[in-house]
Amino acid sequence: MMKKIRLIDTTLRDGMHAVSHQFSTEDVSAVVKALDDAGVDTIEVSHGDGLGGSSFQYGFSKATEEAYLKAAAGAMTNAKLCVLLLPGIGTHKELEMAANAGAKVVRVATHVTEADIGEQHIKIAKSLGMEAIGFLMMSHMVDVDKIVEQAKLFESYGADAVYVTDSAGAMIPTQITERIAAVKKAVSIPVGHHAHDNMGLAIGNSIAAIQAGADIVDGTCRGAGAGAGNAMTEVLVGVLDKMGYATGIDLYKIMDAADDIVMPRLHRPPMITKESLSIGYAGVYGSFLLHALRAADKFNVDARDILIEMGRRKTVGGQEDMIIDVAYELANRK
Ligand SMILES: C[C@H](O)CC(=O)C(=O)O
Ligand SMILES: [Mn+2]
Repeated sequence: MMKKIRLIDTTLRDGMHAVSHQFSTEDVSAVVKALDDAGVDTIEVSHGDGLGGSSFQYGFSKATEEAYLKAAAGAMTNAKLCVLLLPGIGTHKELEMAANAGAKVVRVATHVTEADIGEQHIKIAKSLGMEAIGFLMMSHMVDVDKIVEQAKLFESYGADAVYVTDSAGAMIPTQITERIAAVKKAVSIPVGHHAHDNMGLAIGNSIAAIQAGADIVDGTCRGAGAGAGNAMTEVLVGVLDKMGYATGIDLYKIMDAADDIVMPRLHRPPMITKESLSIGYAGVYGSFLLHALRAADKFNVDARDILIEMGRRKTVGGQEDMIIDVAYELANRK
């Protein structure tokens, strides 16, 4: 019997970072239709920073969250519609709107040490009849015991699954293996992994996660996502099939979705560049990339120096405004 791996495609959420949150509702319909037709189990659609993310701090979306979700729900027949929510950025109100618009799954994302701020939203999601997944971001910043403690908190709140998320694409396969194996041993709910490709390890790390017991992995078509992007959904489908795992996804159809539907919509396809590699190397949040590039340009400094300094200061998601401070300081030091 082949083990079934659930694949959550987040082209229309993490991939929003790669297009500065500018996918249109027509883009959403076309991509969802192609993913659904290929057999993708769960499709995530939201602003890159989750429900309520459309703002000065994170960048404005092209359409409202409700319009995106309605477009997605209208284009799918079998897949489950998923949203991301960072407590505080997204609130009870946005979660209810998402459920009414057809979302069946929510991933409640917190910094890896702060699962406790997700309790309320996990419980609200359950009361709305949704599947609720805890999503521990920036997992490279803490040791294995801390991740286990935080994963158990999510389980105790009623989460249906919990993720070890490598937001910075900073981890190497052995770090993934030890984290996933430890979490898997400590909880009785499914465990997921979300990888970023800043160091070229997104597929390798996803495989390491699965071999350590992960039940769910994330992908995006053509790797569309923050920083150097995510593990490519179409590559995961091919590799997992070769390894004897079932995903339920048709390889040719997902290749077509990636190359023919998603690729033409990516004006700046994610790739490993000196800056995105610096994100992985410094261990900073993937979505800092575009902010750092803009600040580097404005203050005439090297974006790598900004990112390395952001890493030295141990910054986390939500501290995008510090990029300007750092760029200003670096410019004055010159
Ligand atoms: C809000 C972030 O973009 C969530 C995510 O995909 C990550 O931490 O990685
Ligand atoms: Mn991500």
